[in-house]
Amino acid sequence: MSDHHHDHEELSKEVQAELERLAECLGQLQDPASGLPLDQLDADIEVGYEDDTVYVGITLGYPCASQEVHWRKRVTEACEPLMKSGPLGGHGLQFELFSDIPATSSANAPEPLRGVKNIVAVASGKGGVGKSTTAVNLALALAAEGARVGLLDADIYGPSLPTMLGTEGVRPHVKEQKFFVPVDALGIETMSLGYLMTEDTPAVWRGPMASGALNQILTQTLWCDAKEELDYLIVDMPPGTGDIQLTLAQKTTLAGAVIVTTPQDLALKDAIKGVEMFRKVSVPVLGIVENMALHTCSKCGHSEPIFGIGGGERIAEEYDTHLLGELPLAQKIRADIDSGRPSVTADPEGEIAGFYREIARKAAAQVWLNASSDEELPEIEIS
Ligand SMILES: Nc1ncnc2c1ncn2[C@@H]1O[C@H](COP(=O)(O)OP(=O)(O)OP(=O)(O)O)[C@@H](O)[C@H]1O
Repeated sequence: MSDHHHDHEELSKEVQAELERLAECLGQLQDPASGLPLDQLDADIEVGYEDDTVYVGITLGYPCASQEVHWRKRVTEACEPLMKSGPLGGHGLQFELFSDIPATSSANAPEPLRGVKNIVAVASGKGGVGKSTTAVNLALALAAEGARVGLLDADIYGPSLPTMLGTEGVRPHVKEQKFFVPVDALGIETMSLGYLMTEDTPAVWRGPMASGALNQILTQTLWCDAKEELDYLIVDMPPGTGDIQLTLAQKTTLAGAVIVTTPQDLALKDAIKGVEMFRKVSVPVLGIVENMALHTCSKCGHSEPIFGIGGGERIAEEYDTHLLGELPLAQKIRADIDSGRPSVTADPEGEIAGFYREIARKAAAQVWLNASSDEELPEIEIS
């Protein structure tokens, strides 16, 4: 990355000073996923100069492949005043956006989880709010933004991942007679109890049995080999806030939790329970996703908030967390996921994929913020 590092001694003092001013301007650019300026983040800004060209590299701590064009435009605008005239006047500008995803520490994690940088739970207080649909699209969106992603279907009562990813009937390979090899689907590594169930498996598990089975597939799946780490493992949690959910949150080092809710009052109350449960076990709540927020009529295009307005935002504010995004109640979201090609894969450049990708970047930015605040706590200056 530091190809463009060059001998500063060879640069004139004027050029050097100008490059420093340029870096300062860039530090004030706001990162859209976290809402913070770059100089308040653990972002890397590199500015170099060679052969009449200014090189700018920005490194963010979340996957952001689709954002390079957008950042290039903003970087160009920010640099423009300094490159119109003066020592850099009329020179060229080259820009690159990088991402370097940090790991949330998990030194005492079971062996196969050690190469997983961040485990993120997707939870809901109540069933049927679209938690699995969100988890699957979120995992695919993180991958589309450039991350290596795994997805664990921990919904033991009704594992729906195989249907949603078109992997029904697939059986994972077993390695060394003790590890499951995750199933590669649509570019992500996946594991589900659905892959292991047979017709004889009881449809309703008893509590202890269910959490035992869950713990087993979590810790006995070979999430990554020695060479390549997983940036994120998304866990589609069982609905509710009972014992299983709590056990899972306590047994693993979760980087954070995303809470899915619908705007209905009841679902919102349950979402609050979810937020509180994670807080109790010191798992950071990355934010709330409001699903089925608006209904768009497929005939006339008119949008209506059939379940009410602004609930997710209200909860986010009240509970000091973020509203990561809102998804419309859309026939296409259901049809895509039912056919085994979720919207992020079925129509990667479409509006719905765009919503999920933005949610993914925002959630990942929160993971980054938490990871860097852990590291640098003593260095924080309060002024
Ligand atoms: N935004 C949406 N628009 C339209 N349909 C949706 C949307 N989100 C989810 N659905 C549909 O709603 C149904 C329930 O979704 P899903 O299975 O993701 O919910 P869940 O909360 O995981 O449920 P469970 O509690 O059973 O695990 C599915 O048929 C899904 O396709």
